[in-house]
Amino acid sequence: MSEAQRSAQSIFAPAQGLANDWLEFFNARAVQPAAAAATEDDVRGPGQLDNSLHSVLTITTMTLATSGAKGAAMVTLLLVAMTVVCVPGAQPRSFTQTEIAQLDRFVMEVMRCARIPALSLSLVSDDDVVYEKGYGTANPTTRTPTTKDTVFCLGSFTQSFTSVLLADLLSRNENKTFETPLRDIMGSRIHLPGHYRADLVNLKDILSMRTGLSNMDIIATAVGVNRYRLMEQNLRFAPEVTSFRESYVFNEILFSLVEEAARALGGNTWYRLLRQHVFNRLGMENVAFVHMDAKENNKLASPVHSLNGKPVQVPMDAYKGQELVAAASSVCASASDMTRWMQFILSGGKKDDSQAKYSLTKDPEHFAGHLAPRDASTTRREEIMRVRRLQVMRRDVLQNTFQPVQPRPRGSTRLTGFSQPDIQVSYTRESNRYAFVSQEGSLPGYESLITLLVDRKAGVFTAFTGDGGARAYAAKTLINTFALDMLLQGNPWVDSTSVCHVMDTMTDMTRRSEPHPTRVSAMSEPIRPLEDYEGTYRHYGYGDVFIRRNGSELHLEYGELGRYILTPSSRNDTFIIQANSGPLWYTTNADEYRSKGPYLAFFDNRYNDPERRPETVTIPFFSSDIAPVFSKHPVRPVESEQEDVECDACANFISVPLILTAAMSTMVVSLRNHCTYDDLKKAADSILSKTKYRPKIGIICGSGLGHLGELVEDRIAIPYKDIPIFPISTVPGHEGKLIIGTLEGKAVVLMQGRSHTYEGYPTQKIAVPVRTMKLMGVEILFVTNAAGGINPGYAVGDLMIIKDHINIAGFAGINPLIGPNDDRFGVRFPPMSNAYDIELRNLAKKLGKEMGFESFLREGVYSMLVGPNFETVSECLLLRKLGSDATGMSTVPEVLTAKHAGMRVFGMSLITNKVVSEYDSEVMASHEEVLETGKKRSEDLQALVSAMVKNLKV
Ligand SMILES: O=P(O)(O)O[C@H]1O[C@H](CO)[C@@H](O)[C@H]1O
Ligand code: HPA
Repeated sequence: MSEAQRSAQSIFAPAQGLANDWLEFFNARAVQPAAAAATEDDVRGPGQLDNSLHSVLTITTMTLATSGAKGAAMVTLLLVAMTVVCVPGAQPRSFTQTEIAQLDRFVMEVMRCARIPALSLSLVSDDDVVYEKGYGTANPTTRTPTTKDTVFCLGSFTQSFTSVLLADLLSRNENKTFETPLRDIMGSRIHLPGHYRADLVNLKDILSMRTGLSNMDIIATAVGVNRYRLMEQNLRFAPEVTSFRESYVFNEILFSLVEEAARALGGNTWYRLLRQHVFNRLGMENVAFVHMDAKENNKLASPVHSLNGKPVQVPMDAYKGQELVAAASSVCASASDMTRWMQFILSGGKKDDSQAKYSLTKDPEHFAGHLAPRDASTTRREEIMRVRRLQVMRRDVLQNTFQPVQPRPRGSTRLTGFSQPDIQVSYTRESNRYAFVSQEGSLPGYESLITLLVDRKAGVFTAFTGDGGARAYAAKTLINTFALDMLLQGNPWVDSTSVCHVMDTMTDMTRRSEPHPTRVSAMSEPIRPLEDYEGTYRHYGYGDVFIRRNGSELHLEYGELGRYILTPSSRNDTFIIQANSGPLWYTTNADEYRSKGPYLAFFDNRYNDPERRPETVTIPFFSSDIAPVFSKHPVRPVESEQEDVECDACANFISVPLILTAAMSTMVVSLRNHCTYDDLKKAADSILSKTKYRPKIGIICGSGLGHLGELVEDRIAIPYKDIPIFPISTVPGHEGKLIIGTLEGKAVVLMQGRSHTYEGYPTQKIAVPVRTMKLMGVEILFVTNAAGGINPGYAVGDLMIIKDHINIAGFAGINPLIGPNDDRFGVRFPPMSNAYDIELRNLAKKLGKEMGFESFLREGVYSMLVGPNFETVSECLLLRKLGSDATGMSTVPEVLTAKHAGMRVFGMSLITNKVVSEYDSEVMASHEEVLETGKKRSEDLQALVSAMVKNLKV
């Protein structure tokens, strides 16, 4: 050992000894390391460790600072990313005996320090199996050694199988994709909270966890809720953590919907389809499902957890509840199965079939597309024809599962990759060198991690039994990292002499990054009699918890399995929860869980009055994000209604019922009113295909102001009714034609007439023409309107350059940008402080002056009310107080949409009438007057707009 190695090693404290019970597990270990000993030079050592570890830990710290509870997973991913990219130009290959010994030693050292009873490993390179091995004892009772065929339950890794199954099912179905709304696949109503979600949610949203709904998985483990009840009753009350499609929010319970979708697409249960379409095809022979047949599988490694430092077997009954989240977490498989899976993924849908013998006559499907042209010499070999690589799934089908939800910003230091994971294996990162795919899984008693370097066709799979948590993350990460480095002939920066110390460091760092547990200590007496806490407490999403006194103890019951004792604590009305019996003991008792601090239940009453009995109980450990509050007198949350009317994504007319209550305003809009980017692009392309012009200037003409269209030369006019996604104008004075040609020599696209919210269009629909213009290439938008003059200094016929607007409609929740944000148009939160471009306003003033318009050219603030009624006197007075100079019923949605999409905007109002601002006035506003003024004064407006167009440098 070199001096550098020695000193680097001394940085770390010695590994801790193992408790006797755990040693027993290891004594029963059947598989010993390969005999060949490694030389000192083979052991890559702490010499390199120092620098690499330093950089890893620096990044780790950064990650933890920003990542919160998901820290451990990110550490894992970053570590793998860090280490696998440092291998320059190495070639995958098989291992020498020395290397095998080195790897074995490393794995067993990790097992020793992480107290892992059974572990399986599989390595694949260039589609070939490099190494498959089991270590330790799979079953301490029968002392069965672990082999490559020992079965481990994989937890969340199941999602990868589900994604591939769905890709395959969808490829057999012409009209359905990952983006088809689920309700169009399942043909039934989906009940989810929030506007739009139920209408829009698709497989991609659920698989990539972008629904924004809180994870209610506890339901699956504890309550005897069946799928029907879950879908009909509970899910609609799932708490919302973020808005729909805003960011990654871990949620597995929604995979119950995915299972139903698979059934609808494949006509069979999810698990049968999975066997049929994936496992059987790949020859994954040892697969079992944790809640069904795993316990009868004699190859299953016993799940083990530690309780008070001793290994305890997790009873298989504990997994009963996995049924509801089966598609997310129930598959168990062996390392040899996972070798096949890795080969399948890395080869783009092929299976290694070199060992199999098929008959051409009996198994023709095995040879489809694989046979050389037949001639006399091939016929004799047909009976034993071997096809080494068999394409079992089309490459493009498989690739669908790797499509990222959103492209990640290049060079971004933000970890958006983790909050917007890819569908299939959840996390894909483009490293400097290799595309990197990784997914880990955990269930009580089981851990797994798969890491694939897709470009290098190299992959490693590790699964083991034992405690989860930070140490398990570190253990599986380090094994995969080490194995990949070896496989690619890199320099592993950690070896068997240092790995335990590294693991300790990583574990500590992860734990430190986790929220600090609340400090409470157990007390013998609560502050009030136990009877005061008794009762049934309800949550509409989670169901009921029952609190009962049992002798001197207080018990909490939740569903079929959840039986907990509540111990009074040093904090008033706060109890420590511990599972007392039954298969769910691990949820609060196991060492891994307890290390996070005591699990608490907080009782409270709405008056915060110690004299009154508690009415609610909050149980944070039921959820990883929003602590559910169960109440004795629950208030049913307001549900957002979904429209029953079936109408197309871009239907032309949809009613907008508006429910306003004192507490909240709820706009009931079917999100199918939202046109997708693709719909809009299609419309834009189709319009452009009809003209040679590529306008950069767009103009929207207000009431009675459409004559500007007549000045457009060499024009074509397309009625809105011929552009299927456009809303049709229904108001007199709005022709409803899209005109394309030139104005003052500049290519323009001009809307002769617009649509308004008061016509019954959801305001999102008003955005459609503007977005279409954007996709046609428009950069500057002119909006004109007829407006009532509020400013007492204004006269009928004045022209008002719009300086700014007040979105009164927006105050009532009417805004075209409401709903999922498509980043291709613009950002979620667009600024509006320079809504009306200052340069364009200055240009208008300059030109207006030159044209002699000074006496009637104004600049002021426009406010939009929805209409269709004209304002009351009091409303006019209010608008005046707010700073409005003119008012109308349009323009603002268009401007918001244009600014969101990055366009420059110029707005101008023709003051067609003066608003009525005296209570005893007999004057009445009318649309006739509006149109009449338009007729008289629109020429000036047209002249000014034309002059501006002429002067623009586009
Ligand atoms: O805003 P534009 O479409 O110009 O029309 C204005 O005139 C109509 C009322 O007379 C309303 O539609 C109002 O918004
Ligand atoms: N009020 C609202 N909208 C209008 C008016 C008005 O007075 N005139 C033209 N559009």
